[in-house]
Amino acid sequence: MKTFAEFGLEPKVLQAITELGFEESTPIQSKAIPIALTGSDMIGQAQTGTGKTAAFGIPLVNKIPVTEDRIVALIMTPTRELAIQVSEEIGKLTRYKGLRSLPIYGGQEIGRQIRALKKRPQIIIGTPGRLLDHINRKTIKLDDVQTVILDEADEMLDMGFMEDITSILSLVPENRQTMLFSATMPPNIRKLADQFLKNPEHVSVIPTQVSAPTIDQAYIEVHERQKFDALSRLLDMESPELAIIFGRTKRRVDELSEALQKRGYSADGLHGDLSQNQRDNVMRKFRDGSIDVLVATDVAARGLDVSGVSHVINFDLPQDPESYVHRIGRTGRAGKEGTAWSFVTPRELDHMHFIEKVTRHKIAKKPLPSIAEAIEGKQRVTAERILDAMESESVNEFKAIAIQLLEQYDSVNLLAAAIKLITGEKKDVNIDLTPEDPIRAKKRRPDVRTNGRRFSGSSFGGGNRTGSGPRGRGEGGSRGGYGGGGYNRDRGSSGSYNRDRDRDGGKGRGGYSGGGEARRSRPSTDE
Ligand SMILES: Nc1ncnc2c1ncn2[C@@H]1O[C@H](COP(=O)(O)OP(=O)(O)OP(=O)(O)O)[C@@H](O)[C@H]1O
Ligand SMILES: [Mg+2]
Repeated sequence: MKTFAEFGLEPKVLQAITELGFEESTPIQSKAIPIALTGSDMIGQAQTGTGKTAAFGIPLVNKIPVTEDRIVALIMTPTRELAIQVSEEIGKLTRYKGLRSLPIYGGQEIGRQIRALKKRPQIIIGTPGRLLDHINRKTIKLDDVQTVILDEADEMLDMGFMEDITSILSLVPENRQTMLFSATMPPNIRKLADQFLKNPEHVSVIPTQVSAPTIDQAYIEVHERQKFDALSRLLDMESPELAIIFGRTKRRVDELSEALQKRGYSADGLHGDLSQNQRDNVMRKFRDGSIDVLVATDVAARGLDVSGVSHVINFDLPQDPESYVHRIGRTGRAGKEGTAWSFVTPRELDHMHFIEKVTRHKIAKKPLPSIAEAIEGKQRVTAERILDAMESESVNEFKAIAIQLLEQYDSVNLLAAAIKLITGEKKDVNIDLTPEDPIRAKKRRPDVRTNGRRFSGSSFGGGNRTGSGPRGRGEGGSRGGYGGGGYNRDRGSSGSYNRDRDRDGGKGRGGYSGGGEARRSRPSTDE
């Protein structure tokens, strides 16, 4: 891989990269940075956790003159948390250069954003709805924007942001540079690319396997009613450093996080019905480790980068294979190891196999952890804590009593009693979760709009690594054997899905909430 010095970046940008601890570029960075530096439009695709943010962030901060005092760059993200995170990463990259970047997202007091805009940031990172709000108020002007980046572009489309993105981009000068990035590129992204990008370079680093290879994936077959016990045994057995548990609906997330708290786990929930303050608090606690289990809807599936996430657990299977890839991609990032477990009810087995096929990865079936394994796991953690304390903390002041006890009692009995006390008993509270319906892989008719290729597998790169020109990749991709069987991601139909967009503009979008059961939640994202 290339070192960052080889890209001919400004010394101040290089210095910031060094400070971030990046020694060499990741594959997507070494391909994308030189192209982005030429000013060309780009579609960038690479696995989760492989540094796409810096792949667009580095060339962006390199190109903006520090004397600039207008908004010259716009980054759009599907969720508020992601806007904040990307803004922070851009902030780090521009630490020495001193550019100003500002996140703009729904749920935060608009007056505060207006005051921050007066400081003349050059880079705005925002969610589409709130951006439009500012544009309409004329507190954000896009006349001078030269670079636009759509992070997780496919998700923004999927959430129904096409119209908003179109309105926003119509206000940006034509001679701009536009770049799209995501780990997945469903066929319909081409429509967006054709409309908004000019002769884009396709930069794609997708090996045969879609999900990051550093993630150990497994599933457990459980009945809906067994899920909570399975979860607590799994948490006890594995003792994750940090875990994200995905639930299908907001109600599920609320019930599950409360149940985990009652059982004595340090958990909290994240979904789109919480106030922005609550959302910020939960994310802060998770990032600083004051909670170690985050229970979330798909609002947390995309882009979030929290170091130390060792486990992702799909308490409920996601509706589509892309969501599976993004969810499990919250672990195993930047080359680290991670573990992803999924609970699958008997009626969802077909759906699990569908996910395996589309993601081209065999997922191992594992047995439900036994009570004995759970207990053993907890005891192991206690033993590790004791050994850690012995090595890293001063225990001198406890030695006198230890010697005294050892003179009087059997050492094994003593230590066993201490381990028992430290391990603690699981609080025996009754947990009753409202059952969720199983997800089923529906039979569907070929989709007219996409020639029946909605899940052709090209969403994940189709095995083609690099292409050039707008049609260089995945064209005419085979359906990979998913024929007519399969899958319906169409939320408007069949009442199965309410994307639960938490738009504070209050503008309902036809087809996104219609017919859905109110409790079915989707990304619950932004705006
Ligand atoms: N060259 C590098 N060397 C080491 N670490 C890096 C490098 N580039 C990025 N990282 C780190 O890797 C992690 C993942 O990066 P990032 O969030 O950009 O991934 P991503 O490809 O956007 O993933 P996702 O598809 O989930 O959004 C971050 O913590 C980032 O700081
Ligand atoms: Mg990302």
